[in-house]
Amino acid sequence: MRVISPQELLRRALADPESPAGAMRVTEFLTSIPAIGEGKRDRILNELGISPVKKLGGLGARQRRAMQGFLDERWPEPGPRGERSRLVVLAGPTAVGKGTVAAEIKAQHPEIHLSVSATTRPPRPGEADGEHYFFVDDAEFDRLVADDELLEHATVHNRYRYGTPRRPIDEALEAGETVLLEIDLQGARQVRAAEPSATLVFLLPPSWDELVHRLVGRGTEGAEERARRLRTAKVELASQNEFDYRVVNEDVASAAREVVELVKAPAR
Ligand SMILES: Nc1ncnc2c1ncn2[C@@H]1O[C@H](COP(=O)(O)OP(=O)(O)OP(=O)(O)O)[C@@H](O)[C@H]1O
Ligand SMILES: Nc1nc2c(ncn2[C@@H]2O[C@H](COP(=O)(O)O)[C@@H](O)[C@H]2O)c(=O)[nH]1
Repeated sequence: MRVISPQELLRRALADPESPAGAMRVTEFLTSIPAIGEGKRDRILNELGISPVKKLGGLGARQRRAMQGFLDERWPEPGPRGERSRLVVLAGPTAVGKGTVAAEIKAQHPEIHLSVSATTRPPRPGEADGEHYFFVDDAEFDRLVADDELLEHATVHNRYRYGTPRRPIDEALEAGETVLLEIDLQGARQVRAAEPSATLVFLLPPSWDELVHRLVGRGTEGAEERARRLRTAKVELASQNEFDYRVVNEDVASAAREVVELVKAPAR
């Protein structure tokens, strides 16, 4: 007999609320999962904000997302080639080294799909369109938003707009690939809301002074922009507890290895 995964049962329930899966109470559904007893079941329903009298086929949109996210996080399904699919967000304050660590991950692990964002920021010397960013004007960014082509988007440092093109992410996840997004705090929060199963990693500097040193040393921003970015950095650092994991970027190769280990680790 083929054992049906919890995700498959949920899919069947949502596809046909009149089916036996759809008519199942959420309580019955959760206790049908071997690791879940009655005490744990009630805690989970409470955390997910789902009433115990709900039927699986009668979950509202928010409840579906919450249940799906919960299942994906604890029992990730293998992709078509047997791999685990993961959406990973790498965030952290300006100049902590997110871009540098992401580039190292890409170099060492070409199997990890690194998202290329769209931005209204002008390119820095050496940045290539389509490689570092898709550099677009305000009108094109408006269009991307209006056409729902972005998974998340935000105005970062109160200045330029940045967003994650949705389609390449969906395609990579469907192919069973791990996808890495290097984005800001606002974007990380949006991804968490849209995809509760995403893994959120916060990159920390060894110290505040080192962060300032890296920002100045990069030499890509003038004094006013640096001050603006450091103001955001304080807000971002204060949010670090919202993230699933924190990694200190003392050394690029070690930080990249640590992030990859988290990504490849079995889901919590
Ligand atoms: N572990 C490290 N040790 C020393 N320097 C580092 C380290 N990681 C990154 N750097 C340097 O710090 C500077 C900032 O790095 P990077 O541009 O990757 O930061 P970022 O977090 O992507 O910044 P932003 O959010 O502003 O785009 C760069 O000059 C980079 O070479
Ligand atoms: N919310 C998003 N933030 C993004 C995205 N791509 C990059 N970023 C973040 O913007 C700042 C500034 O980047 P910079 O290249 O101008 O230094 C940095 O924190 C990036 O992580 C995105 O698609 N969405």
